[in-house]
Amino acid sequence: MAELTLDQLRARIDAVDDQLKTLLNARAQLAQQVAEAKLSEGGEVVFYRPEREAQVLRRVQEGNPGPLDGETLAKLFREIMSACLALEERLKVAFLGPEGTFTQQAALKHFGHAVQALPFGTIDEVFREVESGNARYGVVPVENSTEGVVNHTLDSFVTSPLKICGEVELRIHHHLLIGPHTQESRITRVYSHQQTLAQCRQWLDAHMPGVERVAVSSNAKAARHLKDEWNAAAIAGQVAADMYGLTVRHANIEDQPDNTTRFLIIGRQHTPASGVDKTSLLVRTKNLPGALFGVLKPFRDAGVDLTRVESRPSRQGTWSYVFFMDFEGHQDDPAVAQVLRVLEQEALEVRVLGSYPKAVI
Ligand SMILES: O=C(O)C(=O)C[C@]1(C(=O)O)C=C[C@@H](O)C=C1
Repeated sequence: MAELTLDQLRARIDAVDDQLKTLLNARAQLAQQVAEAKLSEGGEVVFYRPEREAQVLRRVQEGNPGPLDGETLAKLFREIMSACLALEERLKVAFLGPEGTFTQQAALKHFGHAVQALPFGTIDEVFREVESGNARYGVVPVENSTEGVVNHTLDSFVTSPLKICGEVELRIHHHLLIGPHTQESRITRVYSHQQTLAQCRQWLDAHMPGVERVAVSSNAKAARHLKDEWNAAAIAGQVAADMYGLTVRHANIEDQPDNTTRFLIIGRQHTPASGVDKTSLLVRTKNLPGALFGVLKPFRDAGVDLTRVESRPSRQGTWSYVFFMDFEGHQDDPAVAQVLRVLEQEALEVRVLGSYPKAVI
């Protein structure tokens, strides 16, 4: 067959785009009908269904003939579903701000761009917004592969009734940013969040030994500082650089190349099983020797895969502890239900913080 000319190829692309347009609108109409079906069920209507979204994203990646790779397809479908969900309800999602933080990036990665993402200054405020119903969901960081857990997030679950309904993972790249009037040789201070400064410690020791490191409450705030200071630099991500019109002087300066942060989606709903799920648990133990062994053993006995255990002071009497445990499986799985039954006899308190789909993209 003779090769097609550029014009002929473009005419074919136009024809495919017309089909895509028809199909996307057909999908959107079905989502509108889904919304009506949910409304007719009565009760408190929940439009956002994390388990279904995870299934859709996994399904588009299965048996994908290419040439687009599975992750690229999933990201496109992420946005299509986000737009369809916005026809059902435009979600308000609170995130740990200000604008330009990695948490904002995580929120958009998880929900797509059709939600209304609202920045809040502290993790407490994000929890409060969701608890009060002002926002439907919240996004908060929970652990970093270099720096460990975000204690504040874990501690918030001790008193909050909120549930975890999802997780997002983000590869974190840090850049040294400067403003338009700054000469690198004149820099006397570098601003960033304390965790970011820690994640770039070796690079800073090697490349900016005499420069003062100033910890501020977020990387985005650090970037904002450069508006008024010419002898300063900030360490933050690309989103903050774009947002504040800064130049990336040195890219990817994080000490660990696979630096990843995990974020949690918090809400008020129970999430049914998606097929590939995780569960987070809070366990308060009696202050007795062997208490930790007692809460770990049921997992081994039932063959349930623990992925993380953190201990925190319980804030209820000295030397009593709460354990935060993550494991594979959903609370409705028989093996997990068995573990929970045993733990309830063993511990003072056992609370499922949520069963939720494992991050897909
Ligand atoms: O299946 C549903 O419950 C829908 O509302 C449809 C849909 C989608 O676009 O596929 C949209 C939003 C939900 O979070 C999950 C899926």
